[in-house]
Amino acid sequence: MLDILRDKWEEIKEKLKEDHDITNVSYKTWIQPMQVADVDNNTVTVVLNGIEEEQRQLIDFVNKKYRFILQVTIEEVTDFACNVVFVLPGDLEKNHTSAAEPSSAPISSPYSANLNQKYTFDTFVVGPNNKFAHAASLAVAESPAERYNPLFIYGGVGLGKTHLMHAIANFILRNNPDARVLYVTSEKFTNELIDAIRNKNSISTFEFREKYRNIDVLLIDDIQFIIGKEGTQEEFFHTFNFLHDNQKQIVISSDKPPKAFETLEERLRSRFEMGLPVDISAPDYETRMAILRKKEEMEGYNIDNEILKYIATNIKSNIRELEGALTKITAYSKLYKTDITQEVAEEALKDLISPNQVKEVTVDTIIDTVSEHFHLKPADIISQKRNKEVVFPRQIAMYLCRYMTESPLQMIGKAMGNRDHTTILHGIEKIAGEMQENENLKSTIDILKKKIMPG
Ligand SMILES: Nc1ncnc2c1ncn2[C@@H]1O[C@H](COP(=O)(O)OP(=O)(O)OP(=O)(O)O)[C@@H](O)[C@H]1O
Repeated sequence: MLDILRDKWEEIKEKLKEDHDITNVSYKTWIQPMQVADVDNNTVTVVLNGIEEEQRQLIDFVNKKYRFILQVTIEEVTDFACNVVFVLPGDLEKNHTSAAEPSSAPISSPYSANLNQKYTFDTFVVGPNNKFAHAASLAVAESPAERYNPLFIYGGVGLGKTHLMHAIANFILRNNPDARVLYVTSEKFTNELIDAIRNKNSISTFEFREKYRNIDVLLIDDIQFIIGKEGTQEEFFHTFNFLHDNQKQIVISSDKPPKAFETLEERLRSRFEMGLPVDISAPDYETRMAILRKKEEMEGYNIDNEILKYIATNIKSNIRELEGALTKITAYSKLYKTDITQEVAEEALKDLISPNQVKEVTVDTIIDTVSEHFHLKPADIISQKRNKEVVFPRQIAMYLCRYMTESPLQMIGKAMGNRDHTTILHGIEKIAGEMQENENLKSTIDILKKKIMPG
C-alpha cells in the first residue's frame, strides 16, 4: 500500500486542493510539503515537512483542518479507507521547506481601507527568524478564532510584525469579504478612547464600544503603547474579554513578550499568554538577501548581486532599513543619472551604513520627523507662524530636542528659527506639563521617539 500511496501522492494532494478549494498559499504551506512516510495496517503516517520541533503545536491545527479531508481524498483516489496520523520531520529525520504564494485579487471591503494591500503572505519572505510566526499567522488567517487566540506576535523594530498582521487581515478579507476585520494601531485605539471619554469629537463611548466589539477579528498593533496607561488598558481588557468570550479572533503585536512588561496587570498578562506568543527575530544573511531580491523584483529594480550582498552584509537588524537602502540607491542613481556601481551604493548609503557608529539624533532629524508626523513642512516648524497647528508640533519638537539630544537650549533655539532659549524652555515645560494629564500626547511622544530612534 505504501508504494501505491507514494505513486498517487501528488494526485491525492492536487485533488484535495481542488475539491476543498484550498488557496495556493495554504496548499504550498501545509499540503504540498506533506509526505507519506509509512503505512501500518490502516494507519498512514504523514510527515509535515517545514514544521519544526518547537512548532509542534501546529500539528493540532493541521489535524483539525486537514486530517479528515485528507483521509477522504486518499480513499477516493486509492479505495483505501485509512486513518491519517501526522508527525514532524524531526521524527523521521527528513526536511523540506515551504513557501507562501500569492492570491492577488483586489479586496473590496470597508475594512480593507487601512490595510496595506502589499503586505500579504506572498510578499513575506520566510526565514528561520520568522518561520513560526509566519506559520501561526497563516493558521489564524485560515481559521480565525479556532486556534491560537490571541495570537501574540512580538519582536524588535522593523522586523515584519505589522506586515504579518496586515497579511492575516488581507487573507481573511480575500476569503470572506463580509468578515469584519479591524486593524488598528494601539495609538489609534488610545486616541479614539480618549476622544470618546471626553466626548469632544463625534465618537461617544457607546460608539467606541460598538466599533470595537461588533467585529470578527481585531488586530491591534504595537500594544506596548497602551501598557501602563491605566484607562486605556482597562478598556482594552474589557474589549479583549468581550471578543474572546464571543469566539472572535484577536491578534496583538508588541516589541516584547507579555512577560517582559513590568507594568502590565497580571490579569491582562495572563490573557495575552493564553493564546500563542510567537516571536520574530533579526533575519540571517540568507533571509536578508531573499528579502532584497523580493523587493527588487516587486519594484522592478535591476541591481547587481554584489551590491545586494553589500547591503545585506551591512544592514542586519532592521528590514525597514534594508528596504530603505534599496530605495535610496535607486533614487540616488536616478537623481545623478548614473549606473548603480559599488561606489554609487557606498556614497548613497553612507548615512545608513556606518557599522561602528551609533546613529546620532540631531535637532534636524527631530524637526524632520515631527513635521512629517503632523503633515507639515520643516520650514513651518522653524517659521514664525503662530497658529495652533504649527505651534503645538513646534513645542513637541523642542521637548524632544531637549531629551533626545545633547544640544544646549541656545543651540536648539538657533536651529528652531533663531528663537530665544526662554521660548524653548517654555515650550518644553508646556509639553512636559501637558503630558502629565494627556495620555494622547504621551503616546504621540512615544511614537515620535520610536520614529526618531528606531531600535
Ligand atoms: N519577512 C519579510 N519579508 C518581506 N518584507 C518584510 C519582511 N519582514 C519585514 N518586511 C518589510 O519590512 C518593513 C518593516 O516591517 P514592519 O512594518 O512589518 O515591521 P514591524 O515589526 O511592525 O516594525 P515596528 O516595530 O516599527 O512596528 C515593511 O516594509 C515590511 O514589508
